[in-house]
Amino acid sequence: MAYLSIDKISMHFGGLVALEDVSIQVEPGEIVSIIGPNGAGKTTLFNVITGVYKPTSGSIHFENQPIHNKEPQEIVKAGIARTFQNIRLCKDMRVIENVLLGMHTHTDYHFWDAVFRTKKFKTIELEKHEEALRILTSIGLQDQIHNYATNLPYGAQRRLEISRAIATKAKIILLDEPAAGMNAFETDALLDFIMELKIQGFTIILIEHDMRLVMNISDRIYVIDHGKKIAEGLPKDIAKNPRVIEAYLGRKEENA
Ligand SMILES: Nc1ncnc2c1ncn2[C@@H]1O[C@H](COP(=O)(O)OP(=O)(O)OP(=O)(O)O)[C@@H](O)[C@H]1O
Repeated sequence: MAYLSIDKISMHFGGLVALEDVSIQVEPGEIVSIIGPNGAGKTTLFNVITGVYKPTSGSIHFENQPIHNKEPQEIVKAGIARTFQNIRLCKDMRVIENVLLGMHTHTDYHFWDAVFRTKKFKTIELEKHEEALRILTSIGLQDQIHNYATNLPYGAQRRLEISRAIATKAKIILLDEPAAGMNAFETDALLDFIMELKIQGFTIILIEHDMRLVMNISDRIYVIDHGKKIAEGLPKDIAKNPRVIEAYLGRKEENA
């Protein structure tokens, strides 16, 4: 079984079929992109993987364990974290505090340790700060730790959101349209940054509309249209797949 194995997932909202029998396999260290026209079902798939929605049918296994029946917090603990289409940071909190929030799921002291500020509490808090600093340094935000998240430029806010995902001890990071709202320069920096995450050993699943980014960065691509998987393969093959081209062009005409 694959590292992350998504098997015949369907997701129905009443009569609306958002996903139908979608199967996706991801291996450790891969960058796998999920593309498709607006409303294809991509974000719904992320919501199913992360436990926000329970699938109508199908199964998801991560490291051979079923996760489709687990709560979002349990899935984060298992090692899958995500970012959102619209950046979700605590903007009035400092950069380092946002990263510390991500560590919450793994905090190992009890309520009374915190109340009495026991030695255990102080040791763990110190370790958390050191780890947050290490993550922020690896992500190039070490000079911003005391700045408020809201003051960071857009690209840096995206990186901070990813830092928070890393802080959960994630092994797989799901990125939902990270290049949205970025100019070409910022998108290039993002591409380098995602490649760096891969080198550090993270597995990445990417939803993205920026085809230049997708084609340059992906090991493999899955294409979803109207809730169904219509293609999968290497970027060079996806780029010339007639079904994929039709799905995009057809939708463009619908929107015109
Ligand atoms: N909670 C929900 N209740 C009802 N319908 C939903 C819900 N979430 C998603 N949908 C519907 O499921 C379909 C797929 O939506 P989804 O957001 O997954 O598409 P997408 O591929 O991520 O689109 P985009 O690229 O525009 O973000 C849409 O028709 C959407 O309206």
